[in-house]
Amino acid sequence: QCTPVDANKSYDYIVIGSGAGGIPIADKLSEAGKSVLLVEKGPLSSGIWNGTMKPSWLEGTNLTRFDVPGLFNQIWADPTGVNCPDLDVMAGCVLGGGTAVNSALYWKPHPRDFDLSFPDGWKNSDMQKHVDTVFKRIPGTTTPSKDGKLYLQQGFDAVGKGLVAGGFKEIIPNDHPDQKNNTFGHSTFFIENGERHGPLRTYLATAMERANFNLLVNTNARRLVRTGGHVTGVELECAQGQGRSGIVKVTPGTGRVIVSAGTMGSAKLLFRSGIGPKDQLDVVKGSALDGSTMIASDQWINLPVGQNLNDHVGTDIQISHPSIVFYDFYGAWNNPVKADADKYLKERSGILAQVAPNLGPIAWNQFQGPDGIVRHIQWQARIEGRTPTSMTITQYLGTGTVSRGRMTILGNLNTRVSTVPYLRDANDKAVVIQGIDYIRGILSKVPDLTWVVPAANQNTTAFVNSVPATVGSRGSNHWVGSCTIGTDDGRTGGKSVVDLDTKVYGTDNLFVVDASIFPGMMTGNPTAMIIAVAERAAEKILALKAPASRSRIMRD
Ligand SMILES: Cc1cc2nc3c(=O)[nH]c(=O)nc-3n(C[C@H](O)[C@H](O)[C@H](O)COP(=O)(O)OP(=O)(O)OC[C@H]3O[C@@H](n4cnc5c(N)ncnc54)[C@H](O)[C@@H]3O)c2cc1C
Repeated sequence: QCTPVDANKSYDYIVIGSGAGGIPIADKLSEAGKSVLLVEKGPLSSGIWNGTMKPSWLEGTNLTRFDVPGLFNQIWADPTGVNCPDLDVMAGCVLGGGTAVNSALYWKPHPRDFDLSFPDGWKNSDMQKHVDTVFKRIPGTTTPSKDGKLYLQQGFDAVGKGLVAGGFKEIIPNDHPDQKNNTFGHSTFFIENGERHGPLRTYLATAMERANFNLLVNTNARRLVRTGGHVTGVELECAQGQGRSGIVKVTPGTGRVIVSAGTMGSAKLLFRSGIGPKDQLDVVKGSALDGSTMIASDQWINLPVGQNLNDHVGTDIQISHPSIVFYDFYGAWNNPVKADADKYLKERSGILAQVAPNLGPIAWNQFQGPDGIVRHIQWQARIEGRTPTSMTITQYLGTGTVSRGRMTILGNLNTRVSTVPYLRDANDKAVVIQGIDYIRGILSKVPDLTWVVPAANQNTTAFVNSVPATVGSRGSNHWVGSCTIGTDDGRTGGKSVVDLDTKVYGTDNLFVVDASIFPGMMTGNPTAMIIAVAERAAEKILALKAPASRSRIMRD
């Protein structure tokens, strides 16, 4: 059912998007006593918030596909109603955003993840207290099954032994976030009691208890309503035939809007609101959907939204080892092994409490490129491949990458990655080759291991060159950067879209808080780091004085 918003109500803060950035910041702002409206375009997800999407064997329980770790891979089998159909990359458009659909891998950031690319005020020393807060609320675990056991670890053991023989040290990764050099460990997940945990179970739970916190789902933010650099409200429209429509206002004078719609979604919303490079705003102006209602061109704010785009550069290798045991997590959707389903339903234990497709080990190293920049590499293994004894290991090139891409908007208002960020720089490529060469050398010594990809006799450079630089072949779903934070104001030739308070340049009450503000790549999967950034942003935003108009109102 689609109903109009209450035109008489206004909010101190309207937060758009309920992902890794949006839920935590909405919680923090409501904790500070502000009235908050969190707007999410997708439907309910987790069972604890009355989500309903589930296979038949979960009927009669309060669990959904989003809660059961063994079903997380289902997004690749059938993303209908879960992914964002307006994007050309995979992302979750449900309550919780990526934190509802992702693999729940969860890492404390390496100090360099902040120190190398984030601006002053956002360095590791500034962020540490926020990281600590995040890990107090969401500790994470290396043993997701409630009984504390790890299941089907043959792949971990075979590769782990090889890594140790090759000089790697086994660690508990989040006990040593700064040790990302020749180390490996078990995957760490935001799972608790065998179910997906994370922001949906923590930040959203505390926010929901407050009378000053309000949540709308199935409601799309179409555009920001603004006069010059001041946003007065947000135009909403129903999604999936449900939700709310109409203009919802921020508190006159003092209200603020936080855009947390993800790296693609936040950029898209800014484009539709007349904020971005002229070529993109011209596309929106020329569109059938927005052309007649778009803000006048003399109000456009020219910022490099959509540029500085980045993602981990993925390179998949595949090995086979006779000890490896494949588990059919895909089959568990319709036809789970009865004993495994029972164990999960009764005890939240067993293989289905482990994230599909049995992720781990995760290993790290650092390599210096020919340009002198040290780059971080993460190898992430999973039991899946061409044969039942195969393991795929994705090599992520992270902190230190210099290649960047761009996302843009199309006439139908879908977005696309128009310049892929992968390996545009020769130094990035040199390190990818170095990393693959290194791990091949180590794993080749594992007894009985055979190479599936690349073939044992294929030269590493030729192999790396053979993997296309496309989202399909190299994408990692870790998009960052379209609304970069920094002091170099993008209106005057810099690359930054938001200032050090996460405020959009040229505006006085509009902020962006999500992965899109990351200036560069991080070492590991980004969720924990995004939540820490949201914690920091909440502190910064709450400390900001109200815009000048508010001071005038108060004096008059
Ligand atoms: C399949 C997959 C697996 C992943 N695995 C991992 C992992 O294991 N570990 C990890 O750390 N990271 C993982 N990631 C990445 C991680 O989930 C994302 O980096 C993170 O969720 C991004 O946070 P965000 O707040 O920027 O955006 P998101 O979490 O994407 O949230 C954006 C939200 O905004 C909503 N939205 C967008 N536009 C609008 C609008 N106009 N109006 C209203 N709402 C809107 C969306 O529906 C969405 O809910 C994975 C991602 C995917 C897709």
